[in-house]
Amino acid sequence: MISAPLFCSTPAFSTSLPFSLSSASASSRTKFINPSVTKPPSTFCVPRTAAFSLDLRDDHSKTCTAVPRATLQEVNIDEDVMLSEDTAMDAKDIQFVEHLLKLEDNMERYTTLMKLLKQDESRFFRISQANLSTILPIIYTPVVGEACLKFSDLDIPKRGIWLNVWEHSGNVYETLKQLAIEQVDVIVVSDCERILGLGDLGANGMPIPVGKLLLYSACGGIVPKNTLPIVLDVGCNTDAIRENAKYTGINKPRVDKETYNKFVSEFMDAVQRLYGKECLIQYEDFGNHNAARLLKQYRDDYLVFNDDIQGTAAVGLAGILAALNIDKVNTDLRHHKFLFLGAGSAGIGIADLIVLALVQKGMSTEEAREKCWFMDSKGLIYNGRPAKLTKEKESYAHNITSTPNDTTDLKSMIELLKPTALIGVSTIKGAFDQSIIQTMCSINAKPIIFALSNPTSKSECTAEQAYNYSSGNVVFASGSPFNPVLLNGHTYIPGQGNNCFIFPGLGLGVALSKASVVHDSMILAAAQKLASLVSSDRLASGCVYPNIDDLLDISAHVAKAVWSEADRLRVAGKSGVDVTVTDIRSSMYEPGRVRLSGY
Ligand SMILES: O=C([O-])CC(=O)C(=O)O
Ligand SMILES: [Mg+2]
Repeated sequence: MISAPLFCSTPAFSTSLPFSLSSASASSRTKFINPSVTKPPSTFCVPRTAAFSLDLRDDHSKTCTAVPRATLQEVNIDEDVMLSEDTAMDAKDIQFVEHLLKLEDNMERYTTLMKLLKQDESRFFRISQANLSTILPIIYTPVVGEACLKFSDLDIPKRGIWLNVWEHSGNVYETLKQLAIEQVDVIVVSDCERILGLGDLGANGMPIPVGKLLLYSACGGIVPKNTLPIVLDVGCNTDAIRENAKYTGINKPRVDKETYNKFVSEFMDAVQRLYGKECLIQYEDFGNHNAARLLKQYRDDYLVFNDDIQGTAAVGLAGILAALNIDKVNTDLRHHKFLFLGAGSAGIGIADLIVLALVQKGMSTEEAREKCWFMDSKGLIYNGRPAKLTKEKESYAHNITSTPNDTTDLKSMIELLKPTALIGVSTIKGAFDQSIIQTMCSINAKPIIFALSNPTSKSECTAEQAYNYSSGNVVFASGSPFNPVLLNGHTYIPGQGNNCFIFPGLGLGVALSKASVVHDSMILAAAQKLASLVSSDRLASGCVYPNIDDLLDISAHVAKAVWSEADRLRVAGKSGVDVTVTDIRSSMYEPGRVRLSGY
């Protein structure tokens, strides 16, 4: 069956009102949930909140009720309105969080939060902003992955726009225009071919654009009603998803490349025509074969960036730069060698940004690239490898003196190359086992080991394994959250190298500066700023990222760095503006007291 676009309760339906000049920071407000540390035996994970225990084996299928088609309401925004409503949590909010944590599983928590969002948007954002480290793992990675897998059977208010190629091709502009959305600052769009590390989930991937945009508002200051989650339904090649009788999308396999390209191109033109050149378009979870290609095609003429390439790159590099400040790690980026397990767009994106950072330090591009090595499913990527290489991979194919027998064996490749850092972007659960971690430790005083694959079920190793196998002698970070680990009386805090440290602030910086393009050096500036925000206390606990609860402040810093770089590059529509981080912070959306950005 082919259905019209589902357009349900999008952010544009918001009734939240803007604004005040208050600059109360997230960190200065009530933090409802704190990690509780209990008595240590030898090694154990310190429990934080129940939200961290994702179990993808659960199957709590529910019957899906019919989804009512929402109508749009225009909301008049008075820029000068001051609201007396307090941004602090009230008793009802506290009760809500208590209730949330008592729920049985993560899908119930996700459902409960999505219902709250629909019923009372202000309360949703107030609670989210006051409890970021508790709420983010539910509305975003990792629980959002489970929500996508089970989306057909979830009883949640549907949110976002599905544009399908069969019905909307040729009239994307008219279809969107009918919705009469006045202002869109940020679109997150996905074709859902590679949802996190979970593969092709077709139209069920909507929780990803929805979740990313909730973070744009909860942590990046963008007014919710000015955000638009979109799924391009171009088919789905995962039969089990598509053949569910309650599948939201069209039960067809993915269309051919030509049809796909035409549809994406029509979409890009339609949103630029409707919402203007200043509307930021974030690509999310496109398949590897399309992600880099589309970014390259559109990035000069549209305000677009790919979070899985550029956001992941920035957050990965930020973690690496912060790691250089940890005891026993060589402080000079130029003396490091990186081995990536996985050569998809995320890994190549991180390497490209490392190269840019090294070039900024005076290295040639060639020299800098030689610091980065890759392994893909066919083994080590090197010059002369028989298996064909894409252009992106070719840049990282270096000479080796002798060809090892088995280049797919990670341990022997570590022994051969002697990397100082091992970066997991493979979605292979458990790929960094005891022998891998110990081999890294045997050749480094303190190796950097990042298991960046998402969600938790795809992580190359857990924090507990990393610290345990290395006796705590590792700088570890992961894409999905892990609890702190207590080992021999020392608490190690694993950094969550998650894109949420970058994209909300990057988007805010782009929006405020009215940048015309997202240049790689703006991404580099964001990464460098993020690295500089990690406190010495956190570094002493081995953590290379700041506290997620401080995300609003972090985003303000990142936005400022992005704006300054856009200005330097002369791509900022608003240039030479003397704006402080505090100004930016006070302009950010908070329910009850939001001021439209007026720089
Ligand atoms: O959502 C996240 O945490 C990171 C991300 O974009 C992905 O893995 O695709
Ligand atoms: Mg993604």
